[in-house]
Amino acid sequence: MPYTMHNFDNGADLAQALADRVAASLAAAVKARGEATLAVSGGSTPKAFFEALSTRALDWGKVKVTLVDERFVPADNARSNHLLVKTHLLKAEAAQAAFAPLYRPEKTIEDAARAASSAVPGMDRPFDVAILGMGTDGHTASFFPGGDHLAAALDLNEPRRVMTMEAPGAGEARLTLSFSALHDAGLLIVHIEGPEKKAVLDKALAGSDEAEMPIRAVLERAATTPDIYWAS
Ligand SMILES: O=C1O[C@H](COP(=O)(O)O)[C@@H](O)[C@H](O)[C@H]1O
Repeated sequence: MPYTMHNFDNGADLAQALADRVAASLAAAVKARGEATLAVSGGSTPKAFFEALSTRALDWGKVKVTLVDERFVPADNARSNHLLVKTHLLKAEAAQAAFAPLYRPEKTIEDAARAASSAVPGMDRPFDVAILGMGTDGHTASFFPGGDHLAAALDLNEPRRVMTMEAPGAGEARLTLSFSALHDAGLLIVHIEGPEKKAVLDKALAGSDEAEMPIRAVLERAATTPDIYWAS
């Protein structure tokens, strides 16, 4: 199970180090290809990291940002990951970045997933940077235990890049990038904080049942070796 662990004493130090690392990867992509793509997670963990990244000087006008996953709610909903990114990342230096939401105001969530698939940048090639979180149930992105489309979402042969997911622990119906869209990112980060998440990570590393803990797909099968950033 190959991975690289980065441990920090606190979330503030982690946020600065991760912002430096991500900014360097984005800058390298802009230099090499003239543009860079970044897929970020939502939830409560990434706020300080988003704040730090938003201050990093780089050619943000050439950076395209999207979400790893989203609830099927509009951007003014307090639980929207779009709102989180807008509030904490797309400002300061990063205000110039282009943002492509996963949520689309379509009649059905399946229509929204199709619309997002064709509108989200970087879908035809690996993301330069993808940052995953992890829930205490072992979910990552919206790959939830018991999810109705979990097996397909974790299948590396799955052609859809954006999928729908409903699961008992997910609350709202979700839109999620598929594992096939995420696993080969140039830089693949798993960002977790606190002792509870560390215990969940240790449990995930000790087993192999992906249906029980979908994060195991990332830890075991991603083409890119994940870098795990953890603050105690
Ligand atoms: O539902 C979600 O949860 C995970 C973890 O969130 P956190 O609040 O425990 O940090 C997150 O990675 C994912 O993007 C989000 O939709």
